[in-house]
Amino acid sequence: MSKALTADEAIVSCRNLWKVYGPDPHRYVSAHNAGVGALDGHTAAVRDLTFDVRPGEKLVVMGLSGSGKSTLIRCLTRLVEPTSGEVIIGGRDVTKMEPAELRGLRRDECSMVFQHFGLFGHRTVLQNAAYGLEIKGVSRKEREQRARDVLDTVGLSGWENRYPSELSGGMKQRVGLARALASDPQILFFDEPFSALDPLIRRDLQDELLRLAKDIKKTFIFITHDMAEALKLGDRIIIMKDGQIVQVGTPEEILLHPVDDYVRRFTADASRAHIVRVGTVASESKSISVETSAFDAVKVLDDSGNDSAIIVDSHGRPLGYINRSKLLSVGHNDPVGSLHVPVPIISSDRTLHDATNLVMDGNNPVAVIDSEGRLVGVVDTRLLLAALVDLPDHRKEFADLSR
Ligand SMILES: Nc1ncnc2c1ncn2[C@@H]1O[C@H](COP(=O)(O)OP(=O)(O)OP(=O)(O)O)[C@@H](O)[C@H]1O
Repeated sequence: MSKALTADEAIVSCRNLWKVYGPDPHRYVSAHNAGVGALDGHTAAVRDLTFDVRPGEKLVVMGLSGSGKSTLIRCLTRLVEPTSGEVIIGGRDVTKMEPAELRGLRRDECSMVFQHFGLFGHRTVLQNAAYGLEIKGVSRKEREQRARDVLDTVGLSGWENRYPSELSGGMKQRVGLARALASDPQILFFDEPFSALDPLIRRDLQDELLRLAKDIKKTFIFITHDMAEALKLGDRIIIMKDGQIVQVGTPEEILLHPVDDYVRRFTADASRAHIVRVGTVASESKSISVETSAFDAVKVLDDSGNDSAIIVDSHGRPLGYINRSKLLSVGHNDPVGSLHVPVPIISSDRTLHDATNLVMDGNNPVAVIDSEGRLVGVVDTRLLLAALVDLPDHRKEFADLSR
């Protein structure tokens, strides 16, 4: 599970955030805190939410209609006034900001991209993209140059002088994105920006967003009710139900360890092959240094209860694979370095899909390495298949099978 961040590590922190609609929202929260039950006639759209967002993170908030996503994202910049709790952005409590400071926050640090584009029909694409800068008082020349740059970034060069009515839905959303990017905010909020678009356009824009996110290193807080979109875009996903957080986790954590049936139902159709990383499912492997003699290597296998091991160099980088029968067929003093067979290697951050050919092609395990090239484990056909189908704890399952 994702651990809580300190105030310094988070760019956005929500603490015990509530938004209650009804005649006496504060009394509703007090009643809840005092444990005296819920007051009638109220809707708690956001219920006591606490979470952090890391700088540069793509955080997706996902849930069914009515689960409180829009209310939550609007509470973060007080487009909707929270009932209680704290929202810390860049070290300052947004809930305590005076109107001028709040306007500054919205203008300079946070931008929002909406589902229904929110473009001005009487302004050109260029003027729409430059709108945020105009409000900031940036000179016409400078803002138009910047707007041209961001329009180019989102693939709209050549469309600067058109009007929104001349654009397709996907293009309108690109203008919305350009407008949000133009003022160079630290945080971008997306409220279901692609849900009104056709599936193909939607996929293009998701890919575009991922490409952008790599280049521009902004923090993204993205709302969707589409799990496939959440899994594709999110570094982490918050799953909401009835105003509460049901689960927070990386796409892999959510896919492999859904906390309940509500989450499991969302993930039932997701492609594990394209989301789960090899490093997550790799099992630990015995490693033996290349200098070790065959005799000592057998002792290592005996002690560890394994029948095979990966041979590694002095830096822990995998060189090959060796098994007990091979070790027993040679002289005691032969170094294992002369005996091993080459082992296929895959990086731990590749997906199961990437690993499939390597794993299926040979009889031996595939060595999984970290970014330094060191062995972190092995993956083989059984592990791969166990991870691809819905075994609750595939590593344990593998350990049991291999006994
Ligand atoms: N202004 C309001 N007055 C009363 N209740 C509201 C108001 N706005 C939202 N709600 C209620 O708060 C709950 C959460 O709504 P919200 O729009 O945040 O959910 P959502 O997950 O964003 O849904 P959707 O995907 O349909 O936009 C719902 O029960 C909704 O009816």
